[in-house]
Amino acid sequence: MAKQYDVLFRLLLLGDSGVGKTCLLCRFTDNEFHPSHISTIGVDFKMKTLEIDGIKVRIQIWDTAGQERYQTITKQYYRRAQGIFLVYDITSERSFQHIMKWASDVDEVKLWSLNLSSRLFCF
Ligand SMILES: Nc1nc2c(ncn2[C@@H]2O[C@H](COP(=O)(O)OP(=O)(O)OP(=O)(O)O)[C@@H](O)[C@H]2O)c(=O)[nH]1
Repeated sequence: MAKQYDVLFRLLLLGDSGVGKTCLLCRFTDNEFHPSHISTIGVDFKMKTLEIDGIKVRIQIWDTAGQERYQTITKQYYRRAQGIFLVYDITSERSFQHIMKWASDVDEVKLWSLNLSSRLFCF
């Protein structure tokens, strides 16, 4: 069977609960908007394939739960992401202030991952 895409990008959505991560994703992949808020449990994902300059680009977007209790699960997805969107609600200053915390969580995991690979490289 022919490959359905040429390149794959794994992206991640992060931010407080209720800022609209799932809605952003539904709008991007299905052009839909659902006004009800059903909190994501752990992680979920959707895919979309775009053709850019004749190259089929598959975008896999992981939608994470903003609730603190799922952070052990969601942090496991940081390392494999090639790009991370930090999402906040423009009507919530608090969710904007929390962006710093989300960014430092990402740095922590990504730096640890870099340290680990440099150690493996040394061996
Ligand atoms: N007015 C307005 N409401 C929005 C917008 N985007 C999302 N919402 C509402 O915000 C609420 C939360 O949206 P979700 O996309 O479920 O939020 P989330 O960030 O995925 O939340 P968690 O899964 O709990 O992390 C829903 O009730 C949406 O209808 C927007 O652009 N405008």
